Formats: sequence, C-alpha cells, structure tokens
Amino acid sequence: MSLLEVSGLDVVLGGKPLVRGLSFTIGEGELLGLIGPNGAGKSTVVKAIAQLLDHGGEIRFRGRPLNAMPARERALCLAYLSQEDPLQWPISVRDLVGLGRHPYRGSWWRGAGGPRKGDLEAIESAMRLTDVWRLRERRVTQLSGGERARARLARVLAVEAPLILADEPVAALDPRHQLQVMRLLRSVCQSGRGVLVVLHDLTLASRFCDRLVMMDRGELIATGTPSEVLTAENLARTYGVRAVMGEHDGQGYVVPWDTSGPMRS
Ligand SMILES: Nc1ncnc2c1ncn2[C@@H]1O[C@H](COP(=O)(O)OP(=O)(O)OP(=O)(O)O)[C@@H](O)[C@H]1O
Repeated sequence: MSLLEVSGLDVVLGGKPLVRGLSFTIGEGELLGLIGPNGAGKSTVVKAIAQLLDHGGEIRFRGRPLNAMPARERALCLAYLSQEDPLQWPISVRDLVGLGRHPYRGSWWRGAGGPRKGDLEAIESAMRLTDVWRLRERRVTQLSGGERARARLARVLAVEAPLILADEPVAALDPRHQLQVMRLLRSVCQSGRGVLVVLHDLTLASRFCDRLVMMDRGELIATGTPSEVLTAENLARTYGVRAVMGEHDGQGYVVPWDTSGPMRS
C-alpha cells in the first residue's frame, strides 16, 4: 500500500480551476519531487494534501482518507513546510522547533507539562541535522533568510512524521546547505518515511529524487524517474527552456541554458 495516494485531485479557488485531475502516489521510503514553472499549481497541491484547501478527488494516507482523519492524528502523520515564511514572533529557534512536538501533547489549556525526554531528543536532533544547533538561543526574527529556512525545516523534522511535505525547502539556501538539506531528506526516506518536495532546481531534482511529478497549469505533464521526466522535450514544452544535460559521478545534471520559443502566455 502507498504511503500517500492522490487520485483525481481538483482544486478550485475564486471560481478558477487551479488543479485538475492530478493523480500520483508516494511509496514508503520514497522521495518524490514536484516540479513545474511558476504558477503551475505545486503549492496548491501541497496545501490540498495538508488539508488546508477544499478539494475534489481523494487523498489517502496509508489507505485512509486524510480529510476524515481527526486534525491531531493528521498532524502526527504528515508535517508540512510551507513556502511562505510566517514567522513574526520573536521566539527562540529552540522554541520554534519545539512546536513540532505539539501534536504529541495534550491541549495547552489542560496543563501539558514540560517537554519529555523523547521531545528533547527529537528537538535537538532536528536542530543538529539542519545545522541550527548553534543558533538555538537566537530569536527567529533576527536570523538571515537561509537560517530561518533551516530553523523552519527543523520544526518539521521534529514532528518525526512518516510523511513530510516540503514546499521549496532549499529556495533560500546557499549551495552547501542546499546539498545538506537534500541529503537530509534522502536520509529521512531511508527509514521508510516518505517526502514530497517542491523544487525549482532541476539538478537537485534529478540527483536526489526517486521519481518526479512534472505539472503545468494545474495538470500532470509527466511522471516517472528523473531521466524519464527531465527530457529536452518536456523542458521545452513545460518551462520553455533549452538545458545542458549530462552525467557526473553517475548522476544526472540539468542546467537551464537558454529560453526556447516565446514566453508562455
Ligand atoms: N487564493 C487564490 N485564489 C485564486 N488564485 C490563486 C490563489 N492562490 C494561488 N492562486 C493561483 O493559482 C495558481 C497556482 O499557484 P501556486 O502557488 O500553486 O503555484 P506554484 O506552482 O506553487 O508556483 P511558484 O513556483 O511560483 O511557487 C497561480 O496562477 C496563482 O496565481
């Protein structure tokens, strides 16, 4: 059974169909990349899976419809890293990451008590893996964009959910941290968990993802292994680019090099 099964997903917002009939699965231990140009509908798909948007079609986690699952149970099954950075409060990095353990606690108002050993271990491990351990006492409002992005990812890792939805987790990161985060997401999958990651960097998508879902204008364009999806024809048709493609150390790279044809309308 798949970890996640999305079938016939439709999302309409403001009377506009943003996602149409999208279907794909994520297996246990799989890193699935969701790619496509700006406005393709990638974030909309991720938000629908996270049950933040009304949708048609079915989204099942280990065979159970996600929209019928109690919110707290759902919060333990999937952890969502949004593209937007909503951090406005001057809380410490440690406290931000600690919020990832909230789904394990009783309600705040019932006196949840302090963090337990398992919580502290998960919080420390997530901070070390994302390289924010040394920033743990800093206020999140005083971090650089990339440092905040890593702290937000640490919160998501601290949930230790079987499924992670990460919307552009490397967009603000320097090259070293981009590689570290992609390796980290791969290592998360080695323990049988699954990750859906939205990416614009096609080389990272090619190197690190098991499979890709390429979408445009709300619809599926191609799905399969990176070499099946990242073809010259698909890149020209979907992104309107010509790319330099090759292999290094047995892994594919894709460097968009030139635009091809007129701008998509
Ligand atoms: N609340 C909304 N109401 C109406 N249209 C919306 C709403 N939110 C997003 N859209 C539109 O839906 C389309 C898909 O947006 P979405 O954010 O899912 O794209 P994306 O593929 O994640 O793009 P990007 O790569 O730029 O992040 C866009 O055309 C966007 O303008």
